[in-house]
Amino acid sequence: MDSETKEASSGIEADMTRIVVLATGGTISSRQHSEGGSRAKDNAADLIAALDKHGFDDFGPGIALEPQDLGVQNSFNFAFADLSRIAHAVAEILHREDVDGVVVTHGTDTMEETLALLGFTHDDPRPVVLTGAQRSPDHPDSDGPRNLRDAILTAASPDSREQGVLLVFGGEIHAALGLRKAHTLAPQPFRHRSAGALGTITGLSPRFFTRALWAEPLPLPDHEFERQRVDMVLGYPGADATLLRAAVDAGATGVIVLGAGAGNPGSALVQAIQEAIAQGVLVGLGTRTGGGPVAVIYGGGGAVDAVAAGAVPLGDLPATQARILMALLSSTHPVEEARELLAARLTSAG
Ligand SMILES: NC(=O)C[C@H](N)C(=O)O
Repeated sequence: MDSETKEASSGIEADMTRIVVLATGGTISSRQHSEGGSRAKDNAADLIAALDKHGFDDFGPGIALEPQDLGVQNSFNFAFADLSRIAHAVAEILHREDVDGVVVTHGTDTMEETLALLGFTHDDPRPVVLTGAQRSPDHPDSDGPRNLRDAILTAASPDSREQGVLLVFGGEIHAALGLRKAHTLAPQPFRHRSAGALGTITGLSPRFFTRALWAEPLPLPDHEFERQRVDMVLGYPGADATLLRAAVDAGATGVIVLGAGAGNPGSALVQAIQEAIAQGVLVGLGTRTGGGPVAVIYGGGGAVDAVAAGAVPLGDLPATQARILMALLSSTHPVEEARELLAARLTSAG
């Protein structure tokens, strides 16, 4: 958008960078509640005002912030409909040419799922940056204001363009896809299974030491996505077919089996995988370990037999994020095509 048009349309100085801050809740917005426990309360304007109070409004005069709110909830209550609402709200904001970037504040408990939905469907060179907090605003050492300041700096930086969806947390910049919350309380709780951060926030500017791989975007979720049921079944000594069969009986269109080690379900679960696939269910093969890729090494009830039965190994993608991809693909394709597209996308992700 040329500068005159931008100034006319948004009333801000032509050369200013406009960042929309979309608040959805989470610890960054939470306060102690009279009925017990910490609950999401603060809206986007409150979060922006707190920057000033904590001395984190030091991102310079050239950035104009626009607060928006999308309900204010703790993210452990989210369902597919909530994730879809966030994705559509971000897309709506990016329909505006006067916006240079979007920051979404979000609970960390299920942030990886929202990162996945936004990451798989983002179709714009402008940055979308998610952030949150591990300590609430009424904690003496809340990390929310610094994380929000860092996320705004990253969203406003030209270096963040064409890097898809990013997470900024604890001074680190991460690609959205491949992330999971790996620690309950750590100041930077997010980890990749095999990769590391894209960059850091040094002083007042993001410093990228590598670039995110940008996957071909999928269509935004529709109501069919919200109707998908994709369950997850853990492998463990003595695990049998009961829970996987129950998921299929409950109408699951997809199931992820989290095998032991590099993705070894055990013979009983391999049998259940065969049954589920015969019933038209898309099966992903993950691992219950905390790091490293799924590796198809062992027979006799291991990953080799699960893949031979038709399960798709999930590589480095965490099961919580693969679940979103499976629901997206199943909502727009018959199961055979969805399986091929899932395998192709996981292979291309390396
Ligand atoms: N740190 C957090 O944001 C956790 C919070 N329970 C949430 O809404 O996800």
